[in-house]
Amino acid sequence: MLKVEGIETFYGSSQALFGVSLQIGDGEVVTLLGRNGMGKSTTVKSIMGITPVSSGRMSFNNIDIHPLPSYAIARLGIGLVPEGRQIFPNLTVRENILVAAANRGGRKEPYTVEEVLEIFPRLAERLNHYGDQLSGGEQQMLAVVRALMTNPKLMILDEATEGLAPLVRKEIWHGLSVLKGRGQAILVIDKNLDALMKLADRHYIMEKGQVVWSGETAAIAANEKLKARYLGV
Ligand SMILES: Nc1ncnc2c1ncn2[C@@H]1O[C@H](COP(=O)(O)OP(=O)(O)OP(=O)(O)O)[C@@H](O)[C@H]1O
Repeated sequence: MLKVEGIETFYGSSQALFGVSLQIGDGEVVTLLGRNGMGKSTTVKSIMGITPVSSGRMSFNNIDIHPLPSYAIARLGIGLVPEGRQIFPNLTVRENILVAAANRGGRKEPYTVEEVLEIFPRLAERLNHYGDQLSGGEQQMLAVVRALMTNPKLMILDEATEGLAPLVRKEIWHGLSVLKGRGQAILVIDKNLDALMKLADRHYIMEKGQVVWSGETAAIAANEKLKARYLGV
């Protein structure tokens, strides 16, 4: 589905990515792990065409996405839940959900408001509240729901549970596991290793702008050295 091959990305003259490669297959849940500043967000921004990639190849369902503009990449069916919630503060929850609706993934039965609220029920109680009346956790959940309403073939979450209360975080993880059960492909960046280990199939560990390890969940769980060296656990 997503194929990234040897991408290099710079901020001005400073190189952030040094030949990053990764793949995500249909229905897979994959993580990008690593300490702060190792290039995870830059990888996501590069995939989404937000930060320009200087060399390498990227394709999504065999369509070259480098160097397409971000909106065109999103339209192909990649839904990003960015760091920092980007919801409309002066629209209600329902309006926020509805304005995001688009069947980019070409699903036979695109998501409805009712369906997404079944997966993230907390928002059902807040439908008529304005975006800026929501708690941080609810806003983040709304950002996830908005991405889902675009019916993405691949959903990307960059630190979507950062700074949230444990209960809301748990609800987001639960929602993501429901989506996984329905075959949703997801790329997730998060600091909550325990939750990721339960959810994800495969992982890529980044250090200093490179992928230094990749493998399945069981291989990380069993490898204390790996966790200590790259993940600070
Ligand atoms: N807008 C920017 N301008 C210049 N340098 C940047 C910019 N964004 C990130 N960098 C640098 O690129 C490198 C990779 O950062 P990136 O944000 O991708 O890391 P990360 O692994 O996502 O970490 P974090 O979890 O802290 O966001 C870091 O050295 C960072 O300082």
